Amino acid sequence: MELKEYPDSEMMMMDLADRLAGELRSCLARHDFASMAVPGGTTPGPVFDSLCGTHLDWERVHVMLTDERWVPESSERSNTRLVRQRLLTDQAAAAKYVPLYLEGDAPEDRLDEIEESLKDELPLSILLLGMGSDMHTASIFPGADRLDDALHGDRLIVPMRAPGAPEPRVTLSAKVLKGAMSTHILIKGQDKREALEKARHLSPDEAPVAAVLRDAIVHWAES
Ligand SMILES: O=C(O)[C@H](O)[C@@H](O)[C@H](O)[C@H](O)COP(=O)(O)O
Repeated sequence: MELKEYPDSEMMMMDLADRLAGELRSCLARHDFASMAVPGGTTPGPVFDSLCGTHLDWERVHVMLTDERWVPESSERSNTRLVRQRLLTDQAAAAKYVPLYLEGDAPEDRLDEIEESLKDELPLSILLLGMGSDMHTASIFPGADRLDDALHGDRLIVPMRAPGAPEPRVTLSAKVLKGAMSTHILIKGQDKREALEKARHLSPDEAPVAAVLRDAIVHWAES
């Protein structure tokens, strides 16, 4: 793991957006397309705001989420809504979006279709993850009902229900996350820094983020 500390979150967001743009460019120079998975939640918005205005061949960029809450796009809780509003806009409006949510009562109803659509996107060229102070990443939560499948199973995508998550979720599995060509984790605040230090000494079963730490660059700013 590499830890990159920034003087403030504004610099972190700009620097990370530049870095992701550089990685996308170099990937597109070598491959037909680049696949990039990004988190939802409250932290990554400013990275999206900066990245979406970057000039690159967005038509060959495939964007997906690392995890999604099982709610329609009209919900404030939808990560798709966040990505559409803040990343898939401006220059990046030309990117292809690969959804993890399809209309349906429960993730299980549409899981096979979602998994099928992911197959051609792997391995991920670029993975950007968030982390909670409970050490979850994507929607792989400690104590979740299908934690074992998500960490150790063969599926690409796993439905999740967890005490810390108000609605059912779907998450890319650890197998997919660990296969990414480049992994960045974006965290802010002292509580998450402490959670990160703790996770470094725990197993993924106790601290799911530990599953992806080895090859990751962690970007941190206190505020
Ligand atoms: O849907 C989600 O909530 C995310 O994809 C999730 O994995 C997120 O990255 C962490 O929970 C951190 O969330 P914050 O950035 O809001 O702290």
